[in-house]
Parts: sequence; structure tokens; C-alpha cells
Amino acid sequence: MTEKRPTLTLKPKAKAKPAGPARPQAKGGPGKSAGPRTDQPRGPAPQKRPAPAPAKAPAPIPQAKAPSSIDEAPRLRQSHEVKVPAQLDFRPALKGDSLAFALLGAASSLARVRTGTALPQALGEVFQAYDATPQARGAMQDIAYRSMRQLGRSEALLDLMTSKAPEPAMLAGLLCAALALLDPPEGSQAPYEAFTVVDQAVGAAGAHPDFAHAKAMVNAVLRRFLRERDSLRAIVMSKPPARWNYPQWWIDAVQGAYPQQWQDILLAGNRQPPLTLRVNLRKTSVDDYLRTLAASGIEASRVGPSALRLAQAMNVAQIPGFEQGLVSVQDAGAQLAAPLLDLRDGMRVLDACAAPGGKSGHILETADVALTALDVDGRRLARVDQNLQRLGLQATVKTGAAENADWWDGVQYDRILADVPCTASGIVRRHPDIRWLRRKSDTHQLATLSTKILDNLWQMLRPDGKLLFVTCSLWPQESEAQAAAFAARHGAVRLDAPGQLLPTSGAGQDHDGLFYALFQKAGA
Ligand SMILES: C[S@@+](CC[C@H](N)C(=O)[O-])C[C@H]1O[C@@H](n2cnc3c(N)ncnc32)[C@H](O)[C@@H]1O
Repeated sequence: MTEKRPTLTLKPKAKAKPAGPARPQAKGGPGKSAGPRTDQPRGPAPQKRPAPAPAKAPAPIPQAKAPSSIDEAPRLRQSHEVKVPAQLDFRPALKGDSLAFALLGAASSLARVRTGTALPQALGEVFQAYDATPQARGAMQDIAYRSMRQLGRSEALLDLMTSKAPEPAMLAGLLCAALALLDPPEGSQAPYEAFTVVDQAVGAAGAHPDFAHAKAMVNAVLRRFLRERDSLRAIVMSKPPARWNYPQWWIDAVQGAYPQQWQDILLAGNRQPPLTLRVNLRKTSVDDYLRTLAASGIEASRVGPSALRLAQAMNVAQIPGFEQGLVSVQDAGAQLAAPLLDLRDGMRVLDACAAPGGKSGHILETADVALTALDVDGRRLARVDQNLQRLGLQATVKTGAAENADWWDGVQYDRILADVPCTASGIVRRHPDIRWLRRKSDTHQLATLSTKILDNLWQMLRPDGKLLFVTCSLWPQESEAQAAAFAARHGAVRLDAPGQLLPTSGAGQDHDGLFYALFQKAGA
């Protein structure tokens, strides 16, 4: 047991409105999985926050992260920067299929995200440490993703209800996870009964040695939320980060770049993304595959020339023909890259930032080209190999930095795809942790790297050849401003391309926020 810390006190009752009765809760089983995740956030790993210096070494601190420079104040409340981190890997003596177990796993993931770990990686660490069953993994993932989409509001509610920020971060994570379940977004049903959430959250707190002492506080905070929900919400909803569930700088940036559409963009980023498939036209047709799905009772609709959106997310292992390479998981917006490249058999093509290989696979499905798939990250490149193997396709896979030429054989390419590392601000619906991990200054840093990559790749393109520049960013500095400056520097001819696609979800049109610019080199 670690040293007992003082129990937090509750702040006085909120005053905005008289306390409303607890809202009746919808019934439901354990949360569904957020769907298979086949991609990681783009770009280099976000900067890690410095590991807090332990006041006293309690137990092994397995998740301490390497210190890194910080140029801005953290967005989360200062006191959340833990003085004594909880044992994030501690496996509680709880039933593996209980909500308490899932809540604690989600809380551990949220605490890892606070130290700069991306959520998919954080969950992976927790699954292993907790030896979680597939069912428990699904529940932890669902709760953690919900919590990320609601973090601004949960943080503000906690700020209102507690006299100081809950510590350790895992306790704050537990409260945020429980609040996300008790307070689902407008128009969606609560996945569990309110009393079950409170009871299980208290049980989860009691099962962890580092904050078992705070279980009465967990009970009091959650019950108070249920009693005073309307008045508490009325207060926090006046604050943009609570209302929109993004950091203030992010809201300002979207509003500045898109004064007309900013609210729609923020809302689109908070919706649960669909599972979209790309049909491999080498092996089947879209209509035939739709029939295959229908025969298996799977509902789907077309959202692009080869793109199908499933009505319900499911594990890829259950998707007919997935293992045989009939389909791949890929957003409909990302499926525009291969057609824009205007590929023909026999071309020499470079995919310069290729991992995990979504667009490489599509390029090879489109034409018989000699493809080089390059990426700086050798671990991610292994996924290119796996994906191409499943599709029965081949490429030359190379580890190297696209801003350098040390990996290049000196023979120019007919086509180059530069799907550069970026802030990934256009894919937050799939990666709701990104908004909390990124810093405003990342944009400039990543745009500088993209400039170097584009300038270096241009020499590798043959006269008349085409280079497709892609980002999954919403920030003009990374996208349109970058494209315009590039064209001016190199005298590149700009061909027709979609430009900035804003994220949208719905019947017929459903895609992430991507940017496309297509350039041609003058003939010899
Ligand atoms: C947007 S993702 C690429 C997604 C991929 N094109 C697909 O469709 O599956 C960006 C990739 O750039 C890689 N990357 C980051 N810095 C790089 C660099 N300097 N040179 C080459 N690749 C880089 C990252 O490892 C990441 O895999």
C-alpha cells in the first residue's frame, strides 16, 4: 500500500439553477467496441510531457516517460500533473468481465495519455498489464474513447465539484470515465444504468491501493453530479472547452480557419466514426461485394467509387473476405489518393510516407506498377508488409527519411505520393486523443518537416511526372499554404485536386478531413 493521501473535499453546491432530479438512465449492456483500429495517428509521436518527479518512490513506476521540452502550459489542470503516479500496471482483484474492471482499465489508459502516450498504445499497454479478455478489451476501449470525446466537459465538471484536482491522474481518469458514461453526448443513450456506474466506479476506486482511500469521494462526486446535473451542466457549458470538448487553442484555430463551418467541424470530430471499406477491384466488384455482405446480413452503403460504409462497426476478422484481401479498411477520403495519381501499368511509383500501407495497397490494386514504399518508422513498415501480403501484392519496402536521399537509387519516379506526417487534426473522430496530445506549436514543426520532404522529393520526379501531396490536417499552414508555397518555389504546375476536404459524416458522403494538392513537373 502506498501512503494514504488526504481525501478531497467537495465544493459547495452549484448555484446556477435548482438541482434537477437524476435523469432516468437508458438500459444497456456493456459498451460496444469502437471498432477495429487499423491506423495510428499520423506523424511523429506527440511530445511527451515530462514525467512528474515522485515525491517519494512508492512502487515501481512502469510508465514514467522520458522528459521532453515543453513550450506551452499543459491544457489540463496543473495539479493533475501527478506528484506520486499511481501504479498504472497494477491488476486489480476485480472480476474480469465487470464494469469496475473496465473502468479501471480505461482510467489507467487515460492516465497514460496524460503523460503523452497515444490512446491506442496506452490501451495496448493496459490490455497486456491487466491480461484482459477480448470482451474486457472492448469495454475498456469503448469507455476510453468515450472519455476522450467528453474530456473537456468532464474536466470542467470535476473542476466545479472538487476543491482541488483529483490525484493521482488515474483517479481523475476514473472520475472522467464514469462521468462520460453518466453524461453521454446530446441525443445518445447512456450505455449503463446510473446506479451501476456509480457502484462500479466506487468498487474500482476501492480495488486500487493508490486511491482506495478516495472511494467515498468518488461516490460523493458522482452522486452529486446525478443530483445537480442540470445546474452543473448549465455552468460548465458556458466554457468552450466543456461545450465543444476540445482545448481552447484548437477551437480558436478551427474558428479562425473556417469562420462559417467551425461548429460543424468540431461536432464532426466528436462523432463516432464509421467502419469504411475499400473494395479490391482486382478481386471483386462493389456490387458483388455488396451482395456478399447482404448474404451475411451485414448492412452497408456506398460512400465512394470503391468505398462502402458499414452500418455497424465489427471486428475485421468477421468481415467477409477480409483475410482473402477482398476488402481493406480505409476512410472514403483516403481512397481518393490512388485515382488522383493517374496510374498506368509499368510506372515507377514512390509512396514516400507509406506506413501502414493503406494507400500503397490501393496503388497496387489500381495498376501493375513498380512501387517503392518508404517510411522512416521501421516498426510501422512491418504493417505495410502484412497488409500487402494479405492483398497478395508486392512492393519494395524501404526504411528511410523522405527528406533525405540516402535511400534513393537515383532513378526518377513517374509518380510520387507524399502523404506527409502532420498534426492529424482532420481525423480526430478516429483519434479523439489527438486534440489533447497536440500542442499549437506542433503545426509549425510538422509543416517545416513537410517542406523539407516535398523539396527533396521534387528532384526524384521525372519531367512531366506527377506528385500528389496529402495531409490529414485542417490547418492551412500544413495544407493549402504549404502547397501554394511549394508551387511557387519550384514552378510546379498545379493540377485539379480536391484541396481541403472538411470532415463530414452521413448517408452518401462520409469522410475524414484531408487535403489533396496535385503537382506536375514541367516537361524536359
Ligand atoms: C500519414 S501517415 C501515412 C499513411 C499511409 N500513407 C497510409 O495511407 O496508410 C504518415 C507516415 O509518415 C511517416 N513519417 C514520418 N516522418 C517521416 C519522414 N521524415 N520520412 C518518411 N516517413 C515519415 C510516419 O511514420 C507515418 O507512417
